[in-house]
Amino acid sequence: MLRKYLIEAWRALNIPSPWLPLLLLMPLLGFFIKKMRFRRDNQHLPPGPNRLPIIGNLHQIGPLPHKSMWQISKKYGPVVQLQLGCIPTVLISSAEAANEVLKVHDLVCCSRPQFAGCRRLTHNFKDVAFTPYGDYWKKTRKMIVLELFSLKRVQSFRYVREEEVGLLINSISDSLSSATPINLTEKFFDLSANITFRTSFGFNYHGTNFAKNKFHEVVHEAEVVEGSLSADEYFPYIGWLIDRLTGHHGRIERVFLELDSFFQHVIDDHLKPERKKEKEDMIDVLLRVEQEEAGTEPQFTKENIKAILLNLFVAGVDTSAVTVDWAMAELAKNPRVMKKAQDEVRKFAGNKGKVNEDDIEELEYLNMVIKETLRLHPPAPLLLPRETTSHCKINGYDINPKTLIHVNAWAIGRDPKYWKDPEEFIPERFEGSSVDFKGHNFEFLPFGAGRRICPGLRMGTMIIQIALANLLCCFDWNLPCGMKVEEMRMDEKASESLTVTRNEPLCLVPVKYPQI
Ligand code: HEM
Repeated sequence: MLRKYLIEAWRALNIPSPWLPLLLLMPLLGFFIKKMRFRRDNQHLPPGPNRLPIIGNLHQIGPLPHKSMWQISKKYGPVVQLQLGCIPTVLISSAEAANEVLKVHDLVCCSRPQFAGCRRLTHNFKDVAFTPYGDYWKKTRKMIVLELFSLKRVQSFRYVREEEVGLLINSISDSLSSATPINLTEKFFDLSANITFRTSFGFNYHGTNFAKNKFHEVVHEAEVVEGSLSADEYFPYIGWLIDRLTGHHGRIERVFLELDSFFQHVIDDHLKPERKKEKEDMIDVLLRVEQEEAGTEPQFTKENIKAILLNLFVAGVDTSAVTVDWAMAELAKNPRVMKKAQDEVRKFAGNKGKVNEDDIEELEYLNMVIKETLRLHPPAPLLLPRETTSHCKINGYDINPKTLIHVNAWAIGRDPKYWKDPEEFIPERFEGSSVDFKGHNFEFLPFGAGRRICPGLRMGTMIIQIALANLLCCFDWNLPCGMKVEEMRMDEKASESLTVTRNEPLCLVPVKYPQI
């Protein structure tokens, strides 16, 4: 009867048939929208600034997002809700709130947002760093922790680190006679890139088809693509057009093609039967995993290998280089600390004239200098973005599923609640303190914490320790002629990249330490 009535009514309305189901669904849709609004209105969401239509709070984020976010947090508190275009975003800027996100609710907060740039560069999330939480991430993360980042593997590359630091020291010694400032920023990038190249591919990057500056440029571009969102993410219906007009889409494609063809080339070389395998490098390990995993689901293929290699380069090269750069800049600005660190290192080096990895753990003051550098200048100030998989409560506020979370490690490291004179560079603050960066102290998070904590922590710190120790052991360091310590600038460079570097390259004049 009802059916007949509906058909009659339908004929009377004379509406083309495809609309019928929609019309019937309207009341249902209205009911769900009402229910969602009711839920949202009854939620205790974090406070935050007013939003503009369409762009939300995007206009309040400046060229150094961690600093803009810090200003916003100072006004609204340690848990703040923003709307970036159409993306609900929560800022975390206290150790207590970070503890809730990275420990108490780590399981809910440990996914990653699926942004277009990352999707393309990682062959549709076949990597570890940008892949959303799930079975694939769990399996691959376990594999890389056991195979690529184990203590044994990291130690097996000791000779690479020591040789490359030796080459750096020699190249600085070669330029001593001119007594002119040398660009240390460039040298630190070279060092870190060479170590990553040799551990990943078995060869140094000089002499590859990547010219020196070109490689730097491609790594930087990859970081930018992975660190910045496309307009399509902020504004889903028109964003794709903006991305094409601004060239963002083309930029992603260019970086993808350059890195992909390079990685493919190196993999092909590793597969040549005539290749002599002296020591197992990262590609050898990943190719072995590919063979062992053959026939299992999901398949581990060359695309996974390339995506993981990309992680090693994007997450590993700049982070270590930038830390050595900031450390040397802080030491040049604080001659008292420089002298104390040099005295310690030289005492240990004795007649050897250099520091090797056996000495490193004994160098207490040097390790405090590194901690203090990472407190003031965490290379990834907002860690890597996280996304919630379901609802949770942080500091009593409701956080909805699919919310982007930024943990502001930079702001937490400068919070006067945990750090006395937070803006000062005082390594002694770590003396006799158990505070470390291994993910247990939420006031100090340069490597993140929880399930997603940086797996390259050991590898990264070893590069920083051995480089810094030898730079301090072999040379005294002067500011360029005429420059006073007070004039040294420590500004950060505005960039869309995930890592924050100094605004100007670090140029210092080396003087050979006479007794060595
Ligand atoms: C000073 C050196 C380094 C710093 C400060 C650093 C910092 C970080 C941070 C903050 C994260 C995000 C953690 C989170 O979401 O909670 C991360 C993730 C990661 N890092 Fe590092 N990193 C460094 C060196 C390295 C190195 C040398 C490698 C590899 C060669 C590496 C590989 C990775 C990978 C693969 C991830 C993603 C982990 C995941 O999502 O499961 N990092 N790193």
